[in-house]
Amino acid sequence: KQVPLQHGAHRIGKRTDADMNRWRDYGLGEFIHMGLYSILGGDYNSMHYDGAAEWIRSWNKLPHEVYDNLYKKFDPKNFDPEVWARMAKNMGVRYVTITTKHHDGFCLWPSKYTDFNITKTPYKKDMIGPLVKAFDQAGIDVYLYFSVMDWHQADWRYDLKTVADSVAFNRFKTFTKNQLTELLTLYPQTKGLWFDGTWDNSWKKSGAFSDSLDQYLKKIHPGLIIGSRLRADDYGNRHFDANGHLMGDYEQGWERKIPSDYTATRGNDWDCIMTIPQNGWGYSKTWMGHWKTPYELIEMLAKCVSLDGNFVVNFGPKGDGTFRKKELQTADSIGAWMKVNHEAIYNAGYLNWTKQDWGYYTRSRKDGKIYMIVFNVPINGALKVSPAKKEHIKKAYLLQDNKTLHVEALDGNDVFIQLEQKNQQEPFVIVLETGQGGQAVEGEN
Ligand SMILES: C[C@@H]1N[C@@H](c2cn(-c3ccccc3)nn2)[C@H](O)[C@@H]1O
Repeated sequence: KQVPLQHGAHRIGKRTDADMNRWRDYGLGEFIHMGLYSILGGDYNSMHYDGAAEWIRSWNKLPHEVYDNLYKKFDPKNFDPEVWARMAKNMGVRYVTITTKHHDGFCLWPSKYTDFNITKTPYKKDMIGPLVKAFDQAGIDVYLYFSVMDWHQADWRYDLKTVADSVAFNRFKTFTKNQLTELLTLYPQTKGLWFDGTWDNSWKKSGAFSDSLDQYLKKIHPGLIIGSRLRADDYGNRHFDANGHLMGDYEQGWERKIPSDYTATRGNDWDCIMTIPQNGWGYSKTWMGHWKTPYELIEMLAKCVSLDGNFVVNFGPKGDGTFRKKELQTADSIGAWMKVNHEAIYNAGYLNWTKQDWGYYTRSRKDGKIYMIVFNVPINGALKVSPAKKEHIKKAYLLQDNKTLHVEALDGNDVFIQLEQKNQQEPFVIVLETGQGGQAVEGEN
Protein backbone atom coordinates (compact mmCIF):
# COMPACT_ATOMS: atom_id res chain seq x y z
CA LYS A 1 0.00 0.00 0.00
CA GLN A 2 1.60 3.28 -1.14
CA VAL A 3 1.58 6.33 1.14
CA PRO A 4 1.34 9.84 -0.36
CA LEU A 5 4.75 11.58 -0.25
CA GLN A 6 5.78 15.15 -1.04
CA HIS A 7 9.50 14.28 -1.03
CA GLY A 8 9.77 10.69 -2.14
CA ALA A 9 11.49 9.11 -5.14
CA HIS A 10 11.41 11.25 -8.31
CA ARG A 11 11.44 8.18 -10.55
CA ILE A 12 10.62 4.52 -10.25
CA GLY A 13 13.14 2.19 -11.89
CA LYS A 14 16.55 2.87 -13.43
CA ARG A 15 17.58 6.13 -15.04
CA THR A 16 18.13 5.33 -18.72
CA ASP A 17 19.67 8.47 -20.24
CA ALA A 18 23.12 8.43 -21.90
CA ASP A 19 24.95 9.77 -18.82
CA MET A 20 23.51 7.06 -16.61
CA ASN A 21 24.06 4.31 -19.19
CA ARG A 22 27.71 5.41 -19.23
CA TRP A 23 27.81 5.24 -15.42
CA ARG A 24 26.29 1.72 -15.48
CA ASP A 25 29.03 0.51 -17.84
CA TYR A 26 32.03 1.80 -15.85
CA GLY A 27 32.72 -1.47 -14.01
CA LEU A 28 35.76 -0.22 -12.09
CA GLY A 29 36.28 3.08 -10.25
CA GLU A 30 38.62 4.77 -7.80
CA PHE A 31 37.93 6.83 -4.69
CA ILE A 32 40.53 9.25 -3.28
CA HIS A 33 40.49 10.66 0.26
CA MET A 34 42.86 13.61 0.69
CA GLY A 35 42.63 16.28 3.41
CA LEU A 36 44.12 17.61 6.63
CA TYR A 37 43.82 14.09 8.11
CA SER A 38 46.35 12.93 5.48
CA ILE A 39 49.02 14.94 7.34
CA LEU A 40 48.53 13.01 10.61
CA GLY A 41 48.15 9.60 9.00
CA GLY A 42 46.19 8.32 12.00
CA ASP A 43 48.86 9.31 14.56
CA TYR A 44 49.07 12.17 17.06
CA ASN A 45 51.72 12.77 19.73
CA SER A 46 53.19 9.32 18.84
CA MET A 47 49.85 7.70 19.75
CA HIS A 48 47.95 5.76 17.07
CA TYR A 49 44.22 6.41 16.63
CA ASP A 50 42.67 3.05 15.86
CA GLY A 51 39.54 4.47 14.23
CA ALA A 52 39.28 5.48 10.58
CA ALA A 53 42.18 7.91 9.99
CA GLU A 54 39.97 10.62 8.41
CA TRP A 55 37.94 10.65 11.65
CA ILE A 56 40.92 11.44 13.89
CA ARG A 57 39.48 14.90 14.73
CA SER A 58 36.74 13.09 16.69
CA TRP A 59 39.40 11.41 18.88
CA ASN A 60 39.22 12.69 22.48
CA LYS A 61 43.06 12.69 22.65
CA LEU A 62 43.28 15.31 19.89
CA PRO A 63 42.00 18.85 20.69
CA HIS A 64 39.83 20.25 17.88
CA GLU A 65 41.88 23.41 17.53
CA VAL A 66 45.07 21.36 17.13
CA TYR A 67 43.42 19.47 14.28
CA ASP A 68 41.89 22.58 12.70
CA ASN A 69 45.27 24.37 12.78
CA LEU A 70 46.69 21.64 10.54
CA TYR A 71 45.73 23.89 7.60
CA LYS A 72 48.87 25.88 8.50
CA LYS A 73 50.89 22.77 7.61
CA PHE A 74 48.94 21.57 4.56
CA ASP A 75 51.48 21.58 1.73
CA PRO A 76 51.33 18.58 -0.68
CA LYS A 77 54.70 19.51 -2.25
CA ASN A 78 54.90 16.29 -4.27
CA PHE A 79 51.34 16.43 -5.56
CA ASP A 80 51.20 15.97 -9.34
CA PRO A 81 47.70 15.56 -10.82
CA GLU A 82 49.21 13.95 -13.93
CA VAL A 83 50.77 11.23 -11.78
CA TRP A 84 47.41 10.62 -10.08
CA ALA A 85 45.63 10.47 -13.45
CA ARG A 86 48.26 8.11 -14.96
CA MET A 87 48.00 5.77 -11.98
CA ALA A 88 44.21 5.65 -12.39
CA LYS A 89 44.48 5.11 -16.16
CA ASN A 90 47.01 2.33 -15.66
CA MET A 91 44.71 0.65 -13.15
CA GLY A 92 41.91 0.67 -15.73
CA VAL A 93 39.40 2.74 -13.75
CA ARG A 94 36.78 4.67 -15.70
CA TYR A 95 35.61 7.04 -12.97
CA VAL A 96 37.20 8.70 -9.96
CA THR A 97 35.55 10.29 -6.93
CA ILE A 98 37.68 12.87 -5.09
CA THR A 99 37.05 14.44 -1.67
CA THR A 100 36.47 18.18 -1.98
CA LYS A 101 35.40 18.64 1.66
CA HIS A 102 35.27 15.86 4.25
CA HIS A 103 33.45 16.02 7.61
CA ASP A 104 36.17 18.33 9.01
CA GLY A 105 34.98 21.13 6.70
CA PHE A 106 38.39 21.81 5.11
CA CYS A 107 37.94 22.70 1.42
CA LEU A 108 40.45 21.55 -1.20
CA TRP A 109 39.14 24.24 -3.55
CA PRO A 110 39.22 28.08 -3.23
CA SER A 111 35.72 28.41 -1.73
CA LYS A 112 34.51 31.95 -1.22
CA TYR A 113 32.05 30.76 1.45
CA THR A 114 34.62 29.83 4.08
CA ASP A 115 38.24 30.75 4.84
CA PHE A 116 38.84 27.14 5.93
CA ASN A 117 40.14 26.38 2.46
CA ILE A 118 43.30 25.50 0.58
CA THR A 119 44.17 29.12 -0.38
CA LYS A 120 44.92 29.81 3.30
CA THR A 121 47.51 27.01 3.47
CA PRO A 122 51.24 27.08 2.54
CA TYR A 123 50.21 25.23 -0.64
CA LYS A 124 47.78 28.02 -1.57
CA LYS A 125 46.69 26.51 -4.91
CA ASP A 126 43.42 24.82 -5.87
CA MET A 127 43.84 21.00 -6.00
CA ILE A 128 40.43 20.14 -7.42
CA GLY A 129 40.74 22.08 -10.68
CA PRO A 130 44.04 20.49 -11.76
CA LEU A 131 42.74 17.04 -10.76
CA VAL A 132 39.50 17.43 -12.72
CA LYS A 133 41.51 18.57 -15.75
CA ALA A 134 44.08 15.77 -15.52
CA PHE A 135 41.50 13.01 -15.10
CA ASP A 136 39.31 14.52 -17.82
CA GLN A 137 42.27 14.55 -20.23
CA ALA A 138 43.02 10.94 -19.32
CA GLY A 139 39.44 10.06 -20.33
CA ILE A 140 38.43 9.27 -16.75
CA ASP A 141 35.09 10.71 -15.55
CA VAL A 142 35.28 12.80 -12.37
CA TYR A 143 32.84 12.81 -9.45
CA LEU A 144 33.16 15.12 -6.47
CA TYR A 145 32.73 13.86 -2.91
CA PHE A 146 31.07 16.41 -0.62
CA SER A 147 30.30 15.92 3.07
CA VAL A 148 27.09 17.64 4.15
CA MET A 149 28.09 17.24 7.80
CA ASP A 150 30.67 19.98 8.43
CA TRP A 151 32.32 20.03 11.86
CA HIS A 152 33.92 23.42 11.17
CA GLN A 153 30.70 25.34 10.56
CA ALA A 154 29.13 26.81 13.72
CA ASP A 155 25.70 26.49 12.09
CA TRP A 156 26.03 22.70 11.64
CA ARG A 157 23.57 20.79 13.84
CA TYR A 158 23.30 17.07 14.58
CA ASP A 159 19.65 17.54 15.48
CA LEU A 160 17.00 20.30 15.38
CA LYS A 161 15.56 20.58 18.87
CA THR A 162 14.92 24.32 19.22
CA VAL A 163 13.87 27.22 17.02
CA ALA A 164 17.44 28.51 17.35
CA ASP A 165 18.68 25.19 15.93
CA SER A 166 16.44 25.57 12.92
CA VAL A 167 17.48 29.19 12.35
CA ALA A 168 21.15 28.18 12.45
CA PHE A 169 20.60 25.11 10.29
CA ASN A 170 18.76 27.18 7.70
CA ARG A 171 21.89 29.32 7.38
CA PHE A 172 23.86 26.05 7.08
CA LYS A 173 21.60 24.83 4.27
CA THR A 174 22.21 28.07 2.35
CA PHE A 175 25.96 27.69 2.92
CA THR A 176 25.76 24.11 1.61
CA LYS A 177 23.78 25.09 -1.48
CA ASN A 178 26.25 27.92 -2.17
CA GLN A 179 29.29 25.63 -1.94
CA LEU A 180 27.69 23.05 -4.23
CA THR A 181 26.79 25.74 -6.78
CA GLU A 182 30.38 26.95 -6.58
CA LEU A 183 31.77 23.43 -7.21
CA LEU A 184 29.56 22.83 -10.25
CA THR A 185 30.35 26.30 -11.62
CA LEU A 186 34.12 26.01 -11.12
CA TYR A 187 34.33 22.38 -12.35
CA PRO A 188 31.63 21.91 -15.03
CA GLN A 189 33.30 18.70 -16.29
CA THR A 190 32.09 17.01 -13.10
CA LYS A 191 29.74 14.11 -13.93
CA GLY A 192 28.27 13.74 -10.48
CA LEU A 193 28.30 14.57 -6.78
CA TRP A 194 28.98 11.97 -4.09
CA PHE A 195 27.25 13.03 -0.87
CA ASP A 196 28.27 11.82 2.58
CA GLY A 197 27.53 12.84 6.18
CA THR A 198 23.75 12.78 5.81
CA TRP A 199 22.80 10.29 8.54
CA ASP A 200 22.05 12.70 11.40
CA ASN A 201 18.57 13.79 12.53
CA SER A 202 19.07 17.36 11.33
CA TRP A 203 19.28 16.09 7.77
CA LYS A 204 16.61 13.43 8.22
CA LYS A 205 14.29 16.31 9.22
CA SER A 206 15.31 18.26 6.10
CA GLY A 207 13.72 15.99 3.50
CA ALA A 208 12.06 18.90 1.73
CA PHE A 209 15.37 20.74 1.45
CA SER A 210 17.28 17.68 0.22
CA ASP A 211 14.56 17.16 -2.41
CA SER A 212 14.71 20.74 -3.67
CA LEU A 213 18.53 20.73 -3.52
CA ASP A 214 18.65 17.57 -5.68
CA GLN A 215 16.30 19.17 -8.23
CA TYR A 216 18.20 22.48 -8.16
CA LEU A 217 21.59 20.84 -8.76
CA LYS A 218 20.23 18.86 -11.72
CA LYS A 219 18.67 22.01 -13.14
CA ILE A 220 21.95 23.95 -13.11
CA HIS A 221 23.92 20.88 -14.23
CA PRO A 222 21.74 18.70 -16.54
CA GLY A 223 22.61 15.02 -16.49
CA LEU A 224 24.29 15.27 -13.07
CA ILE A 225 24.43 11.92 -11.29
CA ILE A 226 23.55 11.87 -7.57
CA GLY A 227 23.31 8.69 -5.50
CA SER A 228 20.83 7.77 -2.80
CA ARG A 229 22.89 9.14 0.13
CA LEU A 230 21.72 12.74 -0.39
CA ARG A 231 18.03 12.61 0.26
CA ALA A 232 15.58 11.99 3.07
CA ASP A 233 11.84 11.64 2.46
CA ASP A 234 8.92 13.27 4.33
CA TYR A 235 9.46 10.86 7.26
CA GLY A 236 13.27 10.91 7.42
CA ASN A 237 13.72 7.66 5.46
CA ARG A 238 17.02 7.57 3.57
CA HIS A 239 17.98 5.73 0.38
CA PHE A 240 14.50 4.18 0.03
CA ASP A 241 11.36 6.24 0.61
CA ALA A 242 8.35 5.14 2.67
CA ASN A 243 7.08 3.27 -0.41
CA GLY A 244 10.36 1.39 -0.91
CA HIS A 245 11.44 3.37 -3.98
CA LEU A 246 15.08 4.42 -4.34
CA MET A 247 15.66 8.18 -3.93
CA GLY A 248 18.64 8.80 -6.17
CA ASP A 249 20.17 7.69 -9.45
CA TYR A 250 21.85 4.64 -7.90
CA GLU A 251 21.96 2.95 -4.50
CA GLN A 252 24.88 4.50 -2.62
CA GLY A 253 24.64 2.38 0.53
CA TRP A 254 27.24 -0.28 -0.26
CA GLU A 255 30.18 1.05 1.72
CA ARG A 256 32.67 -1.73 2.44
CA LYS A 257 30.03 -4.32 1.69
CA ILE A 258 28.71 -6.11 -1.40
CA PRO A 259 25.16 -7.41 -2.06
CA SER A 260 24.92 -11.15 -1.30
CA ASP A 261 22.99 -11.86 -4.50
CA TYR A 262 21.01 -10.17 -7.26
CA THR A 263 17.84 -9.95 -5.16
CA ALA A 264 19.70 -7.81 -2.62
CA THR A 265 20.30 -5.19 -5.33
CA ARG A 266 16.51 -4.78 -5.70
CA GLY A 267 17.15 -4.33 -9.43
CA ASN A 268 18.63 -0.85 -8.91
CA ASP A 269 21.90 0.59 -10.14
CA TRP A 270 24.50 0.56 -7.36
CA ASP A 271 28.20 0.68 -6.64
CA CYS A 272 30.33 -0.58 -3.78
CA ILE A 273 33.15 1.57 -2.41
CA MET A 274 35.89 -0.43 -0.70
CA THR A 275 38.96 0.24 1.45
CA ILE A 276 42.15 -1.75 0.89
CA PRO A 277 42.68 -2.04 4.68
CA GLN A 278 39.74 -3.30 6.74
CA ASN A 279 38.50 0.22 7.45
CA GLY A 280 39.90 3.73 7.04
CA TRP A 281 39.71 5.98 4.00
CA GLY A 282 42.31 8.65 4.68
CA TYR A 283 46.05 7.89 4.76
CA SER A 284 47.10 5.92 7.84
CA LYS A 285 50.79 5.37 8.60
CA THR A 286 50.04 1.96 10.07
CA TRP A 287 47.31 0.06 8.27
CA MET A 288 45.50 -1.83 11.04
CA GLY A 289 44.61 -5.45 10.38
CA HIS A 290 44.30 -7.14 7.01
CA TRP A 291 45.28 -5.45 3.71
CA LYS A 292 43.22 -6.83 0.85
CA THR A 293 45.39 -8.43 -1.85
CA PRO A 294 44.86 -7.55 -5.51
CA TYR A 295 43.14 -10.93 -6.01
CA GLU A 296 40.68 -10.23 -3.20
CA LEU A 297 39.89 -6.88 -4.79
CA ILE A 298 39.60 -8.41 -8.28
CA GLU A 299 37.18 -11.02 -6.88
CA MET A 300 35.10 -8.23 -5.31
CA LEU A 301 35.18 -6.41 -8.66
CA ALA A 302 34.00 -9.54 -10.49
CA LYS A 303 31.23 -10.11 -7.96
CA CYS A 304 30.00 -6.50 -8.18
CA VAL A 305 29.89 -6.51 -11.98
CA SER A 306 28.21 -9.95 -11.95
CA LEU A 307 25.45 -8.34 -9.84
CA ASP A 308 25.02 -5.30 -12.15
CA GLY A 309 27.09 -2.96 -9.96
CA ASN A 310 30.38 -1.07 -10.14
CA PHE A 311 33.33 -1.56 -7.80
CA VAL A 312 35.30 1.45 -6.49
CA VAL A 313 38.67 0.99 -4.74
CA ASN A 314 39.72 3.71 -2.27
CA PHE A 315 43.20 5.25 -2.03
CA GLY A 316 44.47 7.54 0.70
CA PRO A 317 47.45 9.61 -0.47
CA LYS A 318 49.91 10.98 2.09
CA GLY A 319 49.97 14.64 3.16
CA ASP A 320 52.78 15.32 0.66
CA GLY A 321 50.54 14.27 -2.24
CA THR A 322 52.17 10.92 -3.03
CA PHE A 323 50.70 7.43 -2.65
CA ARG A 324 52.17 4.78 -0.36
CA LYS A 325 54.04 1.99 -2.15
CA LYS A 326 51.49 -0.66 -1.20
CA GLU A 327 48.72 1.31 -2.89
CA LEU A 328 50.77 1.87 -6.06
CA GLN A 329 51.51 -1.87 -6.22
CA THR A 330 47.82 -2.69 -5.77
CA ALA A 331 46.80 -0.29 -8.55
CA ASP A 332 49.50 -1.85 -10.75
CA SER A 333 48.38 -5.44 -10.13
CA ILE A 334 44.72 -4.65 -10.77
CA GLY A 335 45.75 -2.75 -13.91
CA ALA A 336 47.78 -5.69 -15.22
CA TRP A 337 44.80 -8.01 -14.75
CA MET A 338 42.43 -5.50 -16.35
CA LYS A 339 44.68 -5.13 -19.39
CA VAL A 340 44.05 -8.81 -20.20
CA ASN A 341 40.49 -9.22 -18.90
CA HIS A 342 38.70 -5.83 -19.13
CA GLU A 343 36.23 -7.22 -21.71
CA ALA A 344 34.53 -9.17 -18.92
CA ILE A 345 34.25 -6.04 -16.75
CA TYR A 346 33.57 -2.98 -18.91
CA ASN A 347 30.01 -2.63 -20.29
CA ALA A 348 29.12 -5.90 -18.57
CA GLY A 349 26.54 -6.94 -16.00
CA TYR A 350 24.29 -9.59 -14.53
CA LEU A 351 23.53 -12.92 -16.21
CA ASN A 352 20.62 -14.91 -14.75
CA TRP A 353 22.37 -18.30 -14.84
CA THR A 354 22.81 -20.37 -11.68
CA LYS A 355 25.87 -19.15 -9.78
CA GLN A 356 28.63 -21.79 -9.65
CA ASP A 357 31.48 -22.23 -7.13
CA TRP A 358 34.26 -21.53 -9.64
CA GLY A 359 33.42 -17.81 -9.80
CA TYR A 360 31.17 -15.29 -11.54
CA TYR A 361 29.36 -14.82 -14.84
CA THR A 362 29.12 -11.47 -16.56
CA ARG A 363 27.30 -10.68 -19.79
CA SER A 364 28.37 -7.88 -22.13
CA ARG A 365 25.72 -5.18 -22.55
CA LYS A 366 27.30 -4.41 -25.94
CA ASP A 367 27.13 -7.75 -27.72
CA GLY A 368 25.66 -10.23 -25.23
CA LYS A 369 28.90 -12.20 -25.00
CA ILE A 370 29.10 -14.29 -21.83
CA TYR A 371 32.17 -14.41 -19.58
CA MET A 372 33.16 -16.77 -16.80
CA ILE A 373 35.55 -15.09 -14.35
CA VAL A 374 37.20 -18.07 -12.64
CA PHE A 375 38.73 -17.91 -9.16
CA ASN A 376 38.31 -21.48 -7.85
CA VAL A 377 39.28 -24.38 -10.16
CA PRO A 378 37.77 -27.67 -8.90
CA ILE A 379 40.14 -30.61 -8.22
CA ASN A 380 38.87 -32.40 -11.35
CA GLY A 381 39.45 -29.34 -13.54
CA ALA A 382 35.86 -29.46 -14.77
CA LEU A 383 33.89 -26.22 -14.59
CA LYS A 384 30.13 -26.83 -14.42
CA VAL A 385 27.89 -24.49 -16.45
CA SER A 386 24.09 -24.65 -16.23
CA PRO A 387 22.79 -22.22 -18.85
CA ALA A 388 19.28 -20.80 -18.59
CA LYS A 389 16.63 -22.81 -20.39
CA LYS A 390 16.95 -22.92 -24.18
CA GLU A 391 20.47 -21.45 -24.07
CA HIS A 392 23.18 -23.84 -25.24
CA ILE A 393 26.95 -23.57 -25.08
CA LYS A 394 28.35 -23.71 -28.61
CA LYS A 395 31.95 -22.84 -27.85
CA ALA A 396 34.23 -21.97 -24.94
CA TYR A 397 37.66 -20.36 -25.12
CA LEU A 398 40.19 -18.64 -22.87
CA LEU A 399 40.01 -14.86 -23.26
CA GLN A 400 43.76 -14.43 -22.71
CA ASP A 401 44.90 -16.58 -25.66
CA ASN A 402 41.74 -17.65 -27.56
CA LYS A 403 42.55 -21.29 -26.76
CA THR A 404 39.42 -23.39 -27.32
CA LEU A 405 38.37 -25.52 -24.38
CA HIS A 406 36.65 -28.91 -24.55
CA VAL A 407 32.94 -28.73 -23.68
CA GLU A 408 31.37 -31.99 -22.47
CA ALA A 409 27.54 -32.26 -22.58
CA LEU A 410 25.83 -33.36 -19.36
CA ASP A 411 22.12 -33.70 -18.54
CA GLY A 412 19.80 -31.17 -20.20
CA ASN A 413 21.87 -28.23 -21.47
CA ASP A 414 24.40 -28.44 -18.63
CA VAL A 415 28.04 -28.86 -19.60
CA PHE A 416 31.48 -29.41 -18.09
CA ILE A 417 34.20 -27.18 -19.45
CA GLN A 418 37.47 -29.07 -19.18
CA LEU A 419 40.65 -27.25 -18.22
CA GLU A 420 43.89 -28.87 -19.34
CA GLN A 421 46.41 -27.03 -17.23
CA LYS A 422 45.05 -26.73 -13.70
CA ASN A 423 47.95 -24.70 -12.43
CA GLN A 424 46.33 -21.33 -13.05
CA GLN A 425 48.28 -18.74 -11.09
CA GLU A 426 45.65 -16.03 -11.21
CA PRO A 427 41.96 -15.39 -11.91
CA PHE A 428 41.20 -15.98 -15.59
CA VAL A 429 38.30 -15.53 -18.02
CA ILE A 430 36.53 -17.98 -20.28
CA VAL A 431 34.33 -16.68 -23.09
CA LEU A 432 31.17 -18.65 -23.89
CA GLU A 433 29.42 -18.56 -27.24
CA THR A 434 25.84 -19.69 -27.02
CA GLY A 435 23.10 -20.63 -29.45
CA GLN A 436 19.40 -20.88 -29.04
CA GLY A 437 17.87 -24.40 -29.11
CA GLY A 438 19.27 -27.62 -30.67
CA GLN A 439 22.00 -29.82 -29.19
CA ALA A 440 25.01 -27.54 -29.42
CA VAL A 441 27.81 -30.02 -28.61
CA GLU A 442 28.10 -33.75 -29.34
CA GLY A 443 27.44 -35.73 -26.14
CA GLU A 444 30.13 -38.29 -25.14
CA ASN A 445 28.81 -41.74 -26.17
C1 LIG B 1 33.14 7.25 2.25
C2 LIG B 1 33.31 7.08 3.72
N1 LIG B 1 32.16 7.55 4.47
C3 LIG B 1 32.64 8.14 5.71
C4 LIG B 1 31.90 7.64 6.89
C5 LIG B 1 30.92 6.73 6.99
N2 LIG B 1 30.56 6.73 8.31
C6 LIG B 1 29.57 6.06 8.96
C7 LIG B 1 28.80 6.76 9.89
C8 LIG B 1 27.77 6.10 10.54
C9 LIG B 1 27.54 4.75 10.31
C10 LIG B 1 28.33 4.08 9.36
C11 LIG B 1 29.35 4.74 8.70
N3 LIG B 1 31.29 7.59 8.94
N4 LIG B 1 32.09 8.15 8.08
C12 LIG B 1 34.11 7.79 5.78
O1 LIG B 1 34.85 8.72 6.55
C13 LIG B 1 34.48 7.85 4.30
O2 LIG B 1 34.52 9.19 3.84
